[in-house]
Formats: sequence, C-alpha cells, structure tokens
Amino acid sequence: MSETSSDWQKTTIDSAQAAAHPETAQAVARIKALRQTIDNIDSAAIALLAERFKTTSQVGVLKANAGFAPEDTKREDYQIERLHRIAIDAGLDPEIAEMYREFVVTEAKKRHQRIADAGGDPGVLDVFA
Ligand SMILES: C=C(O[C@@H]1C=C(C(=O)O)C=C[C@H]1O)C(=O)O
Repeated sequence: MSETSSDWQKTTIDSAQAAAHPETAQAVARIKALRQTIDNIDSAAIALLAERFKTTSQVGVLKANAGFAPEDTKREDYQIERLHRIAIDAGLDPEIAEMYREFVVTEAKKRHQRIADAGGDPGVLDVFA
C-alpha cells in the first residue's frame, strides 16, 4: 500500500507490514509481544468490569427494595478522592481514573434506575434474555 501524509496515524502492524518493511522487523516483533500483554490486560479488565456490574446490580436491587435512590453523592465523593489518590500512587494520570469512575458509576446508576422501574427485578438487565 502506498503511503500518504496521513498514513502515520493508522499503520496496521501485522505480518504483511513486516514482510513489506524488513527494516522494522524488530519493532514489529516487539509490538506483537506487547500486544499479547495488552490482550491479557483487556481480558482481566473485562472480567473485573463484569464482576463490578454484577455487584452494583445487587446494590441496585437492595436500594430498589428499600426505597433508596440510585445515586449516593457522598459515596461518590469518597470514590473520587480515593481513585485520584490511588491513581497517582500507581503512576496513572488521575484524569484517566476519573474518566473510568464517571463511566462505571453513571452506567451503574442507569442500571439501578432500570431495576427500580422494574420493581426491584434485576432480570430486567439480563442481556441474554
Ligand atoms: C453502587 C452504588 O450506587 C451508585 C453507584 C456507585 C458505583 O458504581 O460505585 C456509587 C454510588 C452510587 O451513586 C452504591 O451506592 O454503592
């Protein structure tokens, strides 16, 4: 494939690329190894997200049955401060930790609302139904 001025933004690094540019073979091999680690991390992250949402859904059922609202801002303030702190300790930009927190908490609250609207039935979230 011929290179244009914008190609640097979206190079597909695969065996075809390696064959076409043997001078970059070492970089391609190293990237391939790093991608295996990235895939392992993504697998773990998805498994952890699944567990988090299963857990927050249980909280949603308890809240719906007890008549509590989906949102708890005091709990969220604690999480914001805590995730900021542990992100810095881990060498992660705290803005990324905040984007993660905002995403999961917003989605958890939407699910709480759906459970509440269904009278406390978590089956409403069953994506396989
Ligand atoms: C899960 C809860 O409900 C909401 C969702 C939260 C979360 O996803 O961590 C945190 C606070 C609440 O706004 C909770 O109150 O613990």
